[in-house]
Amino acid sequence: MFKSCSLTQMKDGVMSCIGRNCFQGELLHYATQEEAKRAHCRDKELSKLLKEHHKDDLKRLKLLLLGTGESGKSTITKQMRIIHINGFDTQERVRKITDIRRNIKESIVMILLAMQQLGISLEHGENQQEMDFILKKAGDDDVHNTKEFMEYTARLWEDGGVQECFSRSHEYQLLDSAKYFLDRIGDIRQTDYIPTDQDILRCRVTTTSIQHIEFDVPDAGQQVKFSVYDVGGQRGERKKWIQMFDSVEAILFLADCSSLDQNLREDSSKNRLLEALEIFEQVWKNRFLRNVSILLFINKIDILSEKVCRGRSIHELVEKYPDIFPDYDTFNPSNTEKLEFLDSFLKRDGDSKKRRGSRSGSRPDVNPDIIKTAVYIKHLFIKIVKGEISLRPDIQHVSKDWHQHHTCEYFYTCAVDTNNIQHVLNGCRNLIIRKHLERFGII
Ligand SMILES: Nc1nc2c(ncn2[C@@H]2O[C@H](COP(=O)(O)OP(=O)(O)OP(=O)(O)O)[C@@H](O)[C@H]2O)c(=O)[nH]1
Ligand SMILES: [Mg+2]
Repeated sequence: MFKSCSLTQMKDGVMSCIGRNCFQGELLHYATQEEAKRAHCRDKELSKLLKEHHKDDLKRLKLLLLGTGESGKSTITKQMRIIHINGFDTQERVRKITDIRRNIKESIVMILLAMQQLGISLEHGENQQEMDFILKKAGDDDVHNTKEFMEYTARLWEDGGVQECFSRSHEYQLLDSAKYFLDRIGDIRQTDYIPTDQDILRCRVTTTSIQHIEFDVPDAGQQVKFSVYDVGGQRGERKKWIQMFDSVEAILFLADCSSLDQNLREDSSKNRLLEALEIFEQVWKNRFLRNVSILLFINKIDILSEKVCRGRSIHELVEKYPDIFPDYDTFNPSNTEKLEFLDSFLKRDGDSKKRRGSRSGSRPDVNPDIIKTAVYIKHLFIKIVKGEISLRPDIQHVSKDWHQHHTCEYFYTCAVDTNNIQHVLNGCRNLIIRKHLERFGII
């Protein structure tokens, strides 16, 4: 167990006695200077001892991943395994094949069902037989391992009607990795297929139990041990979150910013982005987490970018909820905000010229609407942090002082991009350690 409580008590009870002010105060009670000096030396030793304890504590930093369903929590855990542990061995990769093929089955079945609901026809009538086969066999447990299933799916995925239905996927529930896996079906159907890291990162399995990983990171000459807990984010899973709040050092809150035009799987009347904002507010104002800092990952920037390029936008939400989004039309990100966004995704290949070249804040290859949308979504979360908006009037109002012992830092992320996550996690690690040291009075 992480000993924050005992250390805090030690700090309150002992540190206060060895602090300089206290020492000066106590001087008054010592008979001689000599006696006071001896007491001072004893205190210094005690202080050293406490620092050793702090170092011990540093070796066990508990991080908790929170966020709504499909926001990317488990994907971040997988990245931590790739970056800080030895990734996935061949046996684990082979075990993932079934999940990946299941993802393919779920994707094609959902698209074909949606075609029926949305009244979209196949481009090539001769593909009807394949479509009927897949819909008929959708309930079979093992169909995704059969040759026919893979062959028919590959053929259907080429069909213009299927593609048209895919482009309207915000109107129904579809896995984020549908296109990725359907595009790769040629490799995945091979008998000697072994999933790559990217395949594993893209594979979707809903989390229904608390997952835990541990890893060490060298920092300033010592090994810092992180314990990371990944929980399920769908509504039914969130009641388990509270069990994990004890002794948490920091929360990594995942917000899927691309979900602006999607509704929840578990409640088709609720917009996913609004749900994420509400859950974030609950976490930020949770009395058990009052001293716990939040690292906010504004995630799935790559999917947001694709969506904006396909003409999707936050407008529907803005029009539907003018109280929450009153200023979107007139909103303009500052140059600093634009650069901050662009810097998150620059290639980290040491090309400093490229970095300097991007300082104009207007790289031609990034659609300004992408930046505007991402920065605006960031603003919404930060407004919650600052108490400027509240989406949960049922949560008791708290004053700004209430939050003085924790902070919220944000990052733009793409959880399937190992370079981006490695960079973000480095930043997080430094922040977490710094906050930990501050909390225990070491810096
Ligand atoms: N393209 C892309 N896909 C992402 C990103 N983050 C997560 N995904 C995909 O989104 C899907 C859901 O991610 P998970 O990590 O399983 O989400 P989760 O938050 O753990 O979901 P629950 O377990 O239900 O709480 C997976 O298929 C991921 O590969 C991202 O930044 N970009
Ligand atoms: Mg998960």
